[in-house]
Amino acid sequence: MTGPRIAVAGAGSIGCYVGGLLASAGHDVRFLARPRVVTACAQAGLSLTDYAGHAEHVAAPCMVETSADALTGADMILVCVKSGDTGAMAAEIAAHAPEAQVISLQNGVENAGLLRAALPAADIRAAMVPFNVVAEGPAHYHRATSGEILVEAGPLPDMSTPTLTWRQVNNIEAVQWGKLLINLGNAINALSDLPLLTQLQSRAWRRLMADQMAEALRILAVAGISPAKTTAVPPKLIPHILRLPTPVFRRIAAQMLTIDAHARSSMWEDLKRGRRTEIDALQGTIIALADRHGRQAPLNARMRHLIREAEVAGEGSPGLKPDQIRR
Ligand SMILES: NC(=O)C1=CN([C@@H]2O[C@H](COP(=O)(O)OP(=O)(O)OC[C@H]3O[C@@H](n4cnc5c(N)ncnc54)[C@H](OP(=O)(O)O)[C@@H]3O)[C@@H](O)[C@H]2O)C=CC1
Ligand SMILES: CC(C)(CO)C(=O)C(=O)O
Repeated sequence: MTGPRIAVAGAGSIGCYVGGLLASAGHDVRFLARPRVVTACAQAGLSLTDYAGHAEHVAAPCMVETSADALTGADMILVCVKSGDTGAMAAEIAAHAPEAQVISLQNGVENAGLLRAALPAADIRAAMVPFNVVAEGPAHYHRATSGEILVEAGPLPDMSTPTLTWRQVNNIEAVQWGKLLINLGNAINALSDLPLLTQLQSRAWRRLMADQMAEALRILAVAGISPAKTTAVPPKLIPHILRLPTPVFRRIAAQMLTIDAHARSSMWEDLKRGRRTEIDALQGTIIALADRHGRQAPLNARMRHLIREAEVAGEGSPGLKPDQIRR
């Protein structure tokens, strides 16, 4: 074992994948997970695959547990719960490892602030995970897109592994806003019931993504927020690229991202499993910002409405078409 003792707080898709790669690279990692994940790992270990054909197997089921004792004694905690569970997880960290370094691998722009408020003695860092991880089976996590983890700069051990790079940045808040713009597409993917790759091949879907992102970009501009690049192109160009004819879009997209046929947004997975989604941390943030500045964000509001309806119905993705969403 090398380096700090690491605990994954909320081992689902991101926690099992990122923590599993760290364990596989020789780090001392414990996972705090739900019983279904503990049972699956106890039976088969963790299986990790990616879009480039890499495969790893972590045969250490005893590191995965349901008790928050998994956090005790950790030097570093990777917070990997959905945004709605950050407050509860912060309380567990405060009770078990209040001085550990804490890295939030979550989407949204508010989680690091919530953790800071609950853990005043801790070194809290926001990080941005650009890639998609889907649960392919009970203990099988598949990374379906490319990208490296960006983490707020400061003293940090080397966390990079052969297939996953961690890079420190000085502008993490701007990066998180840039990622939030991309994550607005999570709802569209969740409502469509389509693999992301299939959806990106359709100009009608891309136009919807573009219109929603352009609406959010206008609100951010009014609020004086400059989102940073999280892909090869600046955020303000992305709507234009999305609106291009499909053959042109395909050529440009191939230089921005590698994506395989398994990719689906984490929000799609939430609907499928009947869980609460992160809609309030994503579209909700844009709508609240619009409100504060006396503006409207109707397409983001429509998306939030439809996702909330799907949450209440509890039947997974409603499988809507672009014109049904726009209506
Ligand atoms: N999946 C992806 O591709 C990406 C996700 N992200 C972000 O990463 C974060 C995590 O997402 P993801 O990994 O997909 O989410 P998951 O829902 O797959 O994983 C979170 C896990 O934490 C569990 N959990 C919550 N509270 C506790 C607790 N107190 N004790 C033990 N386990 C707990 C959840 O269980 P339960 O569901 O039963 O509550 C769930 O299994 C989110 O903010 C997401 O937006 C960022 C980039 C990509
Ligand atoms: C798919 C991806 C990488 C971007 O929307 C994501 O962040 C998610 O699924 O939550």
